[in-house]
Amino acid sequence: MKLLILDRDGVINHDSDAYIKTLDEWLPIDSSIAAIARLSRAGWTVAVATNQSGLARGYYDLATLDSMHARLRELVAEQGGEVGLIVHCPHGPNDGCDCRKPKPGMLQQIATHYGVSLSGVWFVGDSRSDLDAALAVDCQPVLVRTGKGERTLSMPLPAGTLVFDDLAAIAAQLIH
Ligand SMILES: O=P(O)(O)OC[C@@H](O)[C@H]1O[C@@H](OP(=O)(O)O)[C@@H](O)[C@@H](O)[C@@H]1O
Ligand SMILES: [Mg+2]
Ligand SMILES: [Zn+2]
Repeated sequence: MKLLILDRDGVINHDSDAYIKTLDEWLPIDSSIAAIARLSRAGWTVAVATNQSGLARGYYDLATLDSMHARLRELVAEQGGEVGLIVHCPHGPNDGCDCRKPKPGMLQQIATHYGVSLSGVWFVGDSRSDLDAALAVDCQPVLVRTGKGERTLSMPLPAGTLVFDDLAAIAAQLIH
């Protein structure tokens, strides 16, 4: 199974240090939408693992989060693709959950859903916590320069991390 797992904010849509609190604030990275559709059409299953501490912080509710993900699905479907399982961590940094990245709980949930091993599966993120979550379960850590990627790049990366400009470059690499 060709499985690719993506972080959301900063990879699929533009991120904000003020959180993405409304559907109107959820602005897709256009080339990322096209990349997801291209990967899907090429037989890849594209899943999403996203920290959403804004829920625990009371910045937005689950209905708002779901509306963002419905919009994502619509945009990809308009280009003939589909988005797979989207898993989010609703907890805050001090809640001690098992799903908030850098913990790998969401990645493990995705692997269980699809009945596959995570070993070598590419997990694409813009933050160090994404890379560390990948390493915790033997995924291939992949950093994009979009979102917080340049900030993440300003510090040493885990050995073996792959770096791409954006998700479109990753799709070009995987589909050849
Ligand atoms: O990149 P993903 O995992 O899809 O989502 C990140 C968001 O949940 C938010 O995560 C927050 O981190 P804290 O949760 O406050 O540490 C901040 O980095 C926000 O800027 C960001 O929008
Ligand atoms: Mg992110
Ligand atoms: Zn959690």
